[in-house]
Amino acid sequence: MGPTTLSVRAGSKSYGDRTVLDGVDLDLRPGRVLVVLGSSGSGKSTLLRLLAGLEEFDTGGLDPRPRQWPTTGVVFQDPLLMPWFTVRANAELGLRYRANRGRVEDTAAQVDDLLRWLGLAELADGPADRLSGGQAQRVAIARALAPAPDVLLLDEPFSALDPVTRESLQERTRALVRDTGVSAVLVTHDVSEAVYLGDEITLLDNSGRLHERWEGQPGDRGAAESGPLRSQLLERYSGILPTRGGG
Ligand SMILES: Nc1ncnc2c1ncn2[C@@H]1O[C@H](COP(=O)(O)OP(=O)(O)OP(=O)(O)O)[C@@H](O)[C@H]1O
Repeated sequence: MGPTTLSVRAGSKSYGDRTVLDGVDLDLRPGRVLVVLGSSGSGKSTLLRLLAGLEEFDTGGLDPRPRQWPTTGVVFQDPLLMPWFTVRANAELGLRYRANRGRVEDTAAQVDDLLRWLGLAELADGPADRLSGGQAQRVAIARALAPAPDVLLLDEPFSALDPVTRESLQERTRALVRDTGVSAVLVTHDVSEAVYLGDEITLLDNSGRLHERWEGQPGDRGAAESGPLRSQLLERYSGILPTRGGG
């Protein structure tokens, strides 16, 4: 299966008496997208915070325990840009922080490459507050990738976009993961998105358990909209969702 960037073994996390993650195992690999499909409140964002090292697992966790936490870039549903900065200055935010610690050289060239890949070169010197939703989210992706993180964490980054913009950004993201070799984790509740982007797909239920691993069919829009994997996932997904009315 190739090398892993990061592995979690038996990772569990609770808040009070609510078990959010229960014995989670996962492996991230370079240039691949792992999709975690789960309903609202199932613990998807909690999992990403744990992978980013912003919180700690109660038991289990990163295995083997690294001397240094893998570097991560995060893209949220909201691009969270600095409106008074230019597009380029927004994309450089993470680099400035790291460069101040003397770890990144030649930042301008890296950011220019990313902006070009994301179709933002002509907007680079303009203000960030005049961007469309899709353009702003592309800047957020550039900002996350600029420091060349080991792991790219995607927290429903496309769900606020219109369908056409969403599809185009899904395609660009897939290409960027391949080209940069970053290990990506996408959390989503959208089954079509999971099939389109996932090299591997897993389901998170509301008791915090991860279910089967499915080998994905990434890059196939037809399969994402109406293929057999989508049908299998939908059936399994509806089977693990909580019954309404607590029954
Ligand atoms: N810091 C916290 N303290 C207490 N409870 C928390 C905390 N963070 C998350 N939770 C609870 O953990 C559960 C999972 O939350 P999380 O935000 O990870 O879900 P999610 O799958 O990302 O949901 P959504 O798709 O709605 O964003 C929820 O019941 C939430 O209330």
